[in-house]
Amino acid sequence: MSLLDIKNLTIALNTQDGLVTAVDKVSLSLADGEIHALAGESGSGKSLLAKAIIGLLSDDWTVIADRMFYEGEDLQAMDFQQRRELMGNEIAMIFQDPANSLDPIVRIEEQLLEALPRTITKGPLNFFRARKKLRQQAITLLHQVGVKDHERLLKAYPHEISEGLCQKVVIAMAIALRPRLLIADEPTATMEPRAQGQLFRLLRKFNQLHNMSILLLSHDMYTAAQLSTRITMMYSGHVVESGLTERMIQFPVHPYTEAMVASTPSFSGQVTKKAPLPELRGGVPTLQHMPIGCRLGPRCPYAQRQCVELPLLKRFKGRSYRCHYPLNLDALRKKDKS
Ligand SMILES: Nc1ncnc2c1ncn2[C@@H]1O[C@H](COP(=O)(O)OP(=O)(O)OP(=O)(O)O)[C@@H](O)[C@H]1O
Repeated sequence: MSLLDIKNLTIALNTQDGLVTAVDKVSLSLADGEIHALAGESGSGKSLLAKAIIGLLSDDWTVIADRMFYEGEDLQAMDFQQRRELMGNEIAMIFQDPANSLDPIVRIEEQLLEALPRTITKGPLNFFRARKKLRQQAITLLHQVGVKDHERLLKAYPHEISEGLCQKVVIAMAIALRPRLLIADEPTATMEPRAQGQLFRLLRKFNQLHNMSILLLSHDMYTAAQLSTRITMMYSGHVVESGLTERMIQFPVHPYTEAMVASTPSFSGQVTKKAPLPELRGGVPTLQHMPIGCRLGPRCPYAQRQCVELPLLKRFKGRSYRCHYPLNLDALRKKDKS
């Protein structure tokens, strides 16, 4: 049984002119203990999908799915309180905007101590001893996420520290409760490269030691590939391809995945000095002006007349894709035989 099992999830914004669909019939399955990346350019619907999972979308949004299960429990049938409990006990989320995740008028120390599980102070401890123990645990967590000067940080208010430090605090708070599932929305966006590597090592460690599953949201294919074993690629509210990370980078089936891989220097090998990186022409369509048929159609170098019809999601050798003219199927077939 999958930890997370979503089938045909549609998220639409209620506007004066009717419903505007932002995420269209997206399916996603995450196995227990898996690190799964949700990749795609900004505006593809990754954050909306994550917020729908944790039940954080306001009434402005309509969320419909054929199936939306967490460990066999129907998320759509849960009331607000049950959803909150699930968030507190099982699922944690790191949001894109770290500073906004913290209370601006409370010192970091109080916020961090508040987030720690009370089981640490189980037993006959008086207030001061319990607090000392919690504080020590908070410092250990801060060191794990790469904070060196913990004393200064603990005394500070969120506005007195950098966005990168805010992000580290938010990550420490998220992993403090040892969630079964961590949803991380661009967790390294505000971090310097060395800190990114450190965070990924930490997340991998939590994944291996505590079987913490991770859903990583990233607009950057390289970041997604560094941590994940599977990638689901989104474009303009559709899933265009999903499969094992290594294979997908080696043999992308959807033209959008191919373009994302080609525009990432770390995958495409040698880059001639000052040569522009290959990229798709045009930009991501707005919600109000979605092309009919395949949403990549107007930007796709392989587009043909048939692309005005929406391609069905097909499966091949463990890969699912939505394209009339898939790439690399022969290479995948051969690879499977060898
Ligand atoms: N509150 C909102 N009101 C109107 N449109 C919204 C709102 N939130 C998201 N959208 C639109 O929904 C689409 C998907 O947004 P979403 O934030 O999920 O994308 P994303 O892939 O997470 O990109 P990013 O990383 O930039 O947030 C975008 O077109 C976005 O403009």
